[in-house]
Amino acid sequence: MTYTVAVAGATGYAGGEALRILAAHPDFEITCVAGHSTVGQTMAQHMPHIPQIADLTVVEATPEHLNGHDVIILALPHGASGALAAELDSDAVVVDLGADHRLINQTDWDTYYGGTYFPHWQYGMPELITGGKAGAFTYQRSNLVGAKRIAGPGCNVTAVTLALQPALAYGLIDSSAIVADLVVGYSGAGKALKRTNLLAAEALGSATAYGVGGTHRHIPEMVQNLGFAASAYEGTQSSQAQAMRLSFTPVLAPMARGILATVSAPLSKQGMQYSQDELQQLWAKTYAQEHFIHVLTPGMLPVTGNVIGSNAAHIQVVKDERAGRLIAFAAIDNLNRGTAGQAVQSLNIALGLKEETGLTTIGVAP
Ligand SMILES: NC(=O)C1=CN([C@@H]2O[C@H](COP(=O)(O)OP(=O)(O)OC[C@H]3O[C@@H](n4cnc5c(N)ncnc54)[C@H](OP(=O)(O)O)[C@@H]3O)[C@@H](O)[C@H]2O)C=CC1
Ligand SMILES: CC(=O)N[C@@H](CCC(=O)OP(=O)(O)O)C(=O)O
Repeated sequence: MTYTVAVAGATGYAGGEALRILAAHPDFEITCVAGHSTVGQTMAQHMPHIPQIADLTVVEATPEHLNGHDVIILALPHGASGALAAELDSDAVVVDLGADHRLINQTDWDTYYGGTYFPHWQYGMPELITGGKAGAFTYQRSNLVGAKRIAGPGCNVTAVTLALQPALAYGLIDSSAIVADLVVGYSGAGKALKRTNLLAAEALGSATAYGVGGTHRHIPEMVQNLGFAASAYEGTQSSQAQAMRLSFTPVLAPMARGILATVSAPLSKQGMQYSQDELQQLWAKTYAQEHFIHVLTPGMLPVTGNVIGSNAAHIQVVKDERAGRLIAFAAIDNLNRGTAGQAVQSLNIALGLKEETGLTTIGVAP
């Protein structure tokens, strides 16, 4: 069976990457592209790198246009998809790439986003550790089977979660002092110049931090995810989850795509007993069955260039013996693994397709 797909936000970066993946996917046919300011224009004008959809015309992102398709992908600014989603066919599989349905706790939404709170959907990160115990973790994957409503994770959140969650699941760190420093590419900000306010001449060859001082909207989502992993170690009343404090600083770097996450925390008493090799083996064991997650061989460090264009996450863990800290690294492509790739991975699971269909682990390097 071929599933018809409507993409709202088709002229944006996240929607564009979804279209690029879907155009090459054997089980999907792109039947509707929707936007806002570009209504009436053709995709040839917006996505010339996807000739398969050149003749499709952009329609307004309304329920009338989006309903009637088997799958609907919403790649709209946060706040724009919540109300729209409520009017979509209940039997369609809907994936929201924005933030409107990610947070379980309304107080977090009110604090970091504001505006109407919409109930959370199944979280679209199949490899998220949701509980269980060492050797028998449960993963979000099983909750996605048959799901009709899926919330795509934030891209920075994806990198931090995949890098660090084994540390929480095995009780190796002090969760009250996590520091996440991310180097991120410009496409994460979307196509609107006003989001970064920098002209190419100013951005090229220059790096700058943003969203500093505990203000970034991705913090509660990171804490939410890592709290689940902590419950695999201590149960749902996990003291690690309750004590969790995470300081996140993203740094914009002159690259189109890519995120390099460096996440560190003090080692717990238990964590200190692990050697570098043992830590490395633990991460490798945790992700051994995961097609898209590659714990690199000892001595190798993740490089964003190696994952661009792929749904892969490259991970490494390092013990800093002298400082008593664990440092976990992840490199992902923010648009692919961080957004559209894992959305298609989640869709594959929801529809009962092979999880890897239409996705690649092969990056573009150099
Ligand atoms: N970029 C990234 O790396 C990531 C993005 N996301 C999320 O994906 C979503 C889209 O982001 P991104 O692609 O970067 O953003 P862009 O600014 O690149 O694209 C926004 C898209 O939404 C459409 N749009 C804007 N306003 C409205 C509206 N009021 N009604 C209908 N359509 C509208 C635009 O249409 P038009 O051009 O016709 O005006 C355009 O297609 C956001 O929620 C973002 O947070 C999530 C993870 C990573
Ligand atoms: C460079 C840049 O601005 N990146 C964005 C990532 C956006 C993202 O992941 O999207 P959501 O808004 O859907 O969470 C940021 O840090 O906010």
